Parts: sequence; C-alpha cells; structure tokens
Amino acid sequence: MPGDSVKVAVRVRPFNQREKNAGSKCIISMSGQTTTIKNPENNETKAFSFDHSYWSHTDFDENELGLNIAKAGSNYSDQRQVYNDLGKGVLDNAWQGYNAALFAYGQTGSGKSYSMIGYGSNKGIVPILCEELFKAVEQNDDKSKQLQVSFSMLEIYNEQVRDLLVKAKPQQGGLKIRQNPQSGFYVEGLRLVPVRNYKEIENLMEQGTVNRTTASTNMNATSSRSHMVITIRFAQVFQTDGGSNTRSSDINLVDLAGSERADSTGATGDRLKEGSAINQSLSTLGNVISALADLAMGRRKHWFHTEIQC
Ligand SMILES: Nc1ncnc2c1ncn2[C@@H]1O[C@H](COP(=O)(O)OP(=O)(O)OP(=O)(O)O)[C@@H](O)[C@H]1O
Repeated sequence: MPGDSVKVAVRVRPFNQREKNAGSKCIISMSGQTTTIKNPENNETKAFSFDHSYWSHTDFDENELGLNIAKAGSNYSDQRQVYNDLGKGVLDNAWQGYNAALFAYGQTGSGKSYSMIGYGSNKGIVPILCEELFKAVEQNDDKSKQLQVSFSMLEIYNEQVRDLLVKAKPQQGGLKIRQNPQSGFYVEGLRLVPVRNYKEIENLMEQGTVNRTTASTNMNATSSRSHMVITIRFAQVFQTDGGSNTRSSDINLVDLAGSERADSTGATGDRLKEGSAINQSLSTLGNVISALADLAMGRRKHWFHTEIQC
C-alpha cells in the first residue's frame, strides 16, 4: 500500500456543559504532531508523538452555515482537515484496489461519532468520504470502466451483530459471522445495498443512525451503546477484449462505542450491561491488534482463535 500502512491520530474536543460547570481545566496541549499532558498537581509534563495531533478544543467560531471554523491564526482543526489527513488516503487506496479500515477509539463522550459521522453541518469523515467518492465516480468518462458502489451498516450491541439497514427487530442471537476461505470474514445475511449517488448513501446512513442503539448517560447525552461498522464496497469493472476484470476494495469505517467507568457514567441496569459488553469487546480488540502487531514483527507465529470470537 502506498504511504504508511498504519496512521494514528488524536483529537481533543471542546469542553461540554458538564465539564464547564465543574470548572474543568484543560491539561492537554498540542503542537504539530506532539500531544503534551500536564499533571496539574506537580506541573510535570509528558509528551507523545502521533501522526496527527488535532487541537479542536478552542479557537473556533460557528459560521452562518453552522460550521465550526478556525479563528484566524489559530491551530484549530476542523472536520475537513481531519478528513484530508485521514479519509482521503483511504479513498486513494480504494481506487488502487486496497482494502482499508479507519477506527475511532476513545472514552465515552470523547468525540468519536463527531469525527466519524459528524453532527449537523459539521459532517464527519464518513459522509465527506462518500461525497468525494461520488464526485470522482461522476467525473468518470471512461466508457470501458464501470464503477459500482455498495453500502452496508451494522452494529455490534451486547456482543450481537445487527443490520442497521433493517428496521425489524434482530433475530435471536444476532447475525452470524462466518469465514470464507477465499474472501475472508463476512456477516451472513447482512444487506449490501448498491448505491448510485451520494444522496442514496446519505439516506441509508441516516436510516442506520436512527436504528443504532444510543442512550443518555452522565458522560454523554447521546452515547452510542454499540460498535458501528460501515462498509463501502467499491468495484471498478474494466471491460477487456475477452470479458472483464474487476478491481474491488472494501473500506471499513468503524465508530467504536466508548470505554467507560460505571461510576462516571452512572450506569445501572441495561446501561451497565451494555457498558460491560463495550469494555470487554474493546479489550478483546486491543488483544487482537497487539497479536497482529506481534505477527507482523515476527514476535508471534500463530494466531489464537479465542480472540476473534467477539
Ligand atoms: N471536535 C468537536 N467539536 C465540537 N464538538 C464536539 C467535537 N467532538 C465532540 N463534540 C461534541 O461532544 C459530544 C460528544 O461527542 P460524541 O457523541 O461524538 O462522543 P463519542 O465519543 O462518540 O461518545 P460515545 O462513545 O458515548 O458514543 C457531542 O455533543 C459532540 O457534538
């Protein structure tokens, strides 16, 4: 794959009302790729380097369209900048036939859905990426190349997979994850809907977002209680003398549920059960990623099965 195969970025959001009411102080600062955390008790600092460190905490105004834009001279990162750095490369790779995945990970209420999906006019990476994909598709005037886009959207809620494009209540136990020796993992029965333009994707995304399980907690009024995976399958069919060749790519865009502490979210009953499923699956995901890193570095020879059952 061209460029770096893995990129890591962090983003700091503005204080919410609860944090403002509590008189919270920001202990994070960002400069270039570096994120610095200051211990307010002894002023000790620790610096961490990432591919991108996005300052979205202060120094922005809302324009007449409701868009949050940087104040002159500030280092505020808006939605478009985050897309340009993270989403654009994913799209470029898809044109070249590579699969790609983008995960948003963080504590509950930290801004994952804002960065991935967005709120109101502040569209996130997923809608911008879909819009840019269709802009390019519409510009294609090569008659020997046919471009096809399909869309699916699922959630993993309490360890069960549900198709978000289907309104009906999910079947007992949820959809099953299967493995095909040729094409890899897939979700049996998941709808993969062919889409012809951005408007159709926008409608599907809206429908899926409404179906997604959210609830209010002390930490976030619109907390996602499930992990969400949007897959955009992009196929380029090239006509040849003898028939056709297809170059296909899956773009997986994942908005994870946030990690949480039961005493901070005030969770009881269903919320508590969801919170514990969320934390368990996030730690499993962490194990899977470190196992993959070990495999890539040659530190481990075998995959272990139990980690991929979630
Ligand atoms: N960069 C940002 N600029 C402005 N507001 C933001 C930003 N990031 C997050 N917010 C606001 O913070 C609140 C929480 O964000 P969001 O719902 O995206 O969190 P989350 O990490 O997805 O939470 P959860 O895991 O509980 O679903 C929302 O009201 C959102 O509008």
